[in-house]
Amino acid sequence: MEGIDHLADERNKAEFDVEDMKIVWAGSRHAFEVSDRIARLVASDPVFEKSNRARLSRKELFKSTLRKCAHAFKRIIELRLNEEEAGRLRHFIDQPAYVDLHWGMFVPAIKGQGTEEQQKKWLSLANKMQIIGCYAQTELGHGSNVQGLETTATFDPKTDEFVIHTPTQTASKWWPGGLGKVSTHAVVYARLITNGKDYGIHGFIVQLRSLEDHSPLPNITVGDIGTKMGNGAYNSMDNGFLMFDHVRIPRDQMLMRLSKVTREGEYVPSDVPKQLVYGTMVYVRQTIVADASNALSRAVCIATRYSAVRRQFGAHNGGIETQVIDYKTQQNRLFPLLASAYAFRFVGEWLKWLYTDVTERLAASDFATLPEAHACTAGLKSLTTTATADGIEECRKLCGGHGYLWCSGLPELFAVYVPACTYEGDNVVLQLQVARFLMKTVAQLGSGKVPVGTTAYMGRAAHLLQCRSGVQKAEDWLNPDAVLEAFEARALRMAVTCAKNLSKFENQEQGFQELLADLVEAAIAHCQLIVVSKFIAKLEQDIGGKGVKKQLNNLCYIYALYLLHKHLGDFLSTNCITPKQASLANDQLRSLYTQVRPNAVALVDAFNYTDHYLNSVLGRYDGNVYPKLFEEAWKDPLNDSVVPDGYHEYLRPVLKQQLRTARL
Ligand SMILES: CC/C=C\C/C=C\C/C=C\C/C=C\C=C\C(=O)SCCNC(=O)CCNC(=O)[C@H](O)C(C)(C)COP(=O)(O)OP(=O)(O)OC[C@H]1O[C@@H](n2cnc3c(N)ncnc32)[C@H](O)[C@@H]1OP(=O)(O)O
Ligand SMILES: Cc1cc2nc3c(=O)[nH]c(=O)nc-3n(C[C@H](O)[C@H](O)[C@H](O)COP(=O)(O)OP(=O)(O)OC[C@H]3O[C@@H](n4cnc5c(N)ncnc54)[C@H](O)[C@@H]3O)c2cc1C
Repeated sequence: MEGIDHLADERNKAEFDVEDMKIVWAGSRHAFEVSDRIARLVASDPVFEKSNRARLSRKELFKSTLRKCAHAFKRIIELRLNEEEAGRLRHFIDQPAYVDLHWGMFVPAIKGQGTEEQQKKWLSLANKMQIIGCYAQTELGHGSNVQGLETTATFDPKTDEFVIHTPTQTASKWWPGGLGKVSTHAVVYARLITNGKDYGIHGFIVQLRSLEDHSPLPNITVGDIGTKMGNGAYNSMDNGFLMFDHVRIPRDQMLMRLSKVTREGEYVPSDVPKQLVYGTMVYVRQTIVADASNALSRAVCIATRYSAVRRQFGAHNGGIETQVIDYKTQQNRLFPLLASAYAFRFVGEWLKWLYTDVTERLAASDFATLPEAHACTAGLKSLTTTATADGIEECRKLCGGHGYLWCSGLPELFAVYVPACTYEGDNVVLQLQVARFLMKTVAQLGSGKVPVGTTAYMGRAAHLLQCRSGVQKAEDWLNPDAVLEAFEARALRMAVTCAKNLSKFENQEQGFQELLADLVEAAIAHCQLIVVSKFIAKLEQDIGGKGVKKQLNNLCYIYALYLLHKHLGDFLSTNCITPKQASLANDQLRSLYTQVRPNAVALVDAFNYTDHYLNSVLGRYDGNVYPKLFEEAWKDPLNDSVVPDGYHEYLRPVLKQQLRTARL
């Protein structure tokens, strides 16, 4: 059966040009060509083989990760890959590693918070990987509460140095990726103390290990925090702990682009918002949103192909059974996830634009859009990672029993992905940041300050607080204005209700704490509106290719109407729609599922994933699932011998009742 495309019939049904959709998914023809070339390069290189990593011990896995990283670096140099190509190479190698933190956080922290001089010195070393860095912020006792970090950096004017110290056990750095066994340096976040005064959290570059023999420098205790969830999975990463015992660093290793300490020990505050010290987190949250569509689309690709291969029930007179993808229940679970993958792709593109825009404004000392950028990156990071983690797990269930096998690719994908709901900010804590932003915006309504950007809809409060949806028939739910109005009215009404309830409290902070759960729901409603509106905006762009726009249109309204159905309580209780309109939305949703069905396999083909990247027997391009499941089973170490190890010691005595005889 090798060489046969078991999904050929599915592919022949497609009503659009997959090659054109590949370009839309990638973002541009150039991006597609780079991704395609690099994905094939990785897939064809035996060093990047990953099919056996669940069977490796932690030490073997870690060593093989070091090998892959070193080989990748060698290939980047040999092939003279540029930054974009090198990034794609790391992406397709698909193994969490210290390099993610080096390139993803250490380098951006220095770029964002270092002076020009500091950038020149440290980036030239980091870019050549002559030093390897990590981002050491979280402590054993404090993660979400950054202001509560305990590590101190006390200026000593006698020697012109900072003394970095871990005063308590809870002050130990705990979690930074790459710290445990690899990093030679770290950007350490600590409380800056000078002239006896605490000036809060600042970043410092600290060398941790010798560049000669890799041993920890004096007065530094460092190690790995231990095995994490799942076989293989995130265990290729050396998340670490770190303690300092009065470690001295030169004054110029404080990242001083924002605020400074002079030779005399005077603290010179920043003339820009102090929150810019959190800038690296804003940057990374934006990249995490872009990455959500990768992880979700991967799971959806596996579940969609397998749902087309898998057949259950429905056979008459010995005929073939029904493909499980034809069951409406399967479609109702799968197609919204397919639509979400596309939705997150486009909101990720938009967020990248927003981030670039705010960065340019900050460079020109325009800080006006910083709060919105913070709210959008925090809220969308939270929304997309929660939906993606849940979506991967749903895809596992969509694949029935075989989804639970490691070789389906889904258990490992879930275990690698699910911490995204926690790192770079716990998802609830982040939505509360959005809620604070919304409460401020609502409070300013009527003050003459016109809300802009993603809160512009709040400026139409007079209409949105009293409007009723005009939907009269199912097709009306394909009208972008009808959909947007319903989502805007729901988001605004939920925010305004929270604000009204808050105003009943004398102490606003106490009220905020009391209403936390409602505030999170209001924030989620606002973020869902952003995703829906950016998908609709994408449809307004000039999108070419046979049938492509039609498919995107279907997916956009599946995304929106599925959310409407899922959060029906919100829409009904805020009187944005009637039960009859909700029912019409469901009718429309079912009709959209029918339209997507013949295109489903082609829509996941458009992700252009290689079998190497998917690493899934169920998601194979050719759909040749069953023989490959057997092949994988035979490879399992338990099948190395017919009679298992331990038979003579522990099985035979039971079977022969020798244990019972001995006791009697
Ligand atoms: C291979 C994978 C591919 C792609 C992904 C790439 C990389 C990721 C890969 C792997 C992940 C590995 C690494 C993970 C790393 C980490 O986890 S690093 C640690 C991250 N830690 C956090 O995120 C901590 C979360 N906590 C916070 O961010 C803050 O403490 C807070 C919750 C926001 C609260 O801040 P604070 O205590 O200061 O309190 P407030 O009083 O609420 O805020 C004060 C004002 O500041 C504004 N604010 C807060 N944060 C920001 C910000 N980031 N930017 C701008 N402004 C900010 C806030 O709105 C308040 O404003 P005000 O109301 O006007 O006063
Ligand atoms: C795989 C992984 C990699 C990581 N990599 C790094 C790294 O490279 N560098 C680094 O510095 N850190 C890293 N971290 C740490 C990560 O950033 C923190 O774990 C994260 O910020 C959450 O903080 P926490 O662990 O303190 O959670 P906690 O804040 O203790 O959360 C526990 C619970 O309390 C709730 N909660 C907390 N505060 C509030 C509140 N104000 N209101 C309501 N509920 C609240 C949360 O919702 C959650 O349910 C990593 C973590 C993981 C899991």
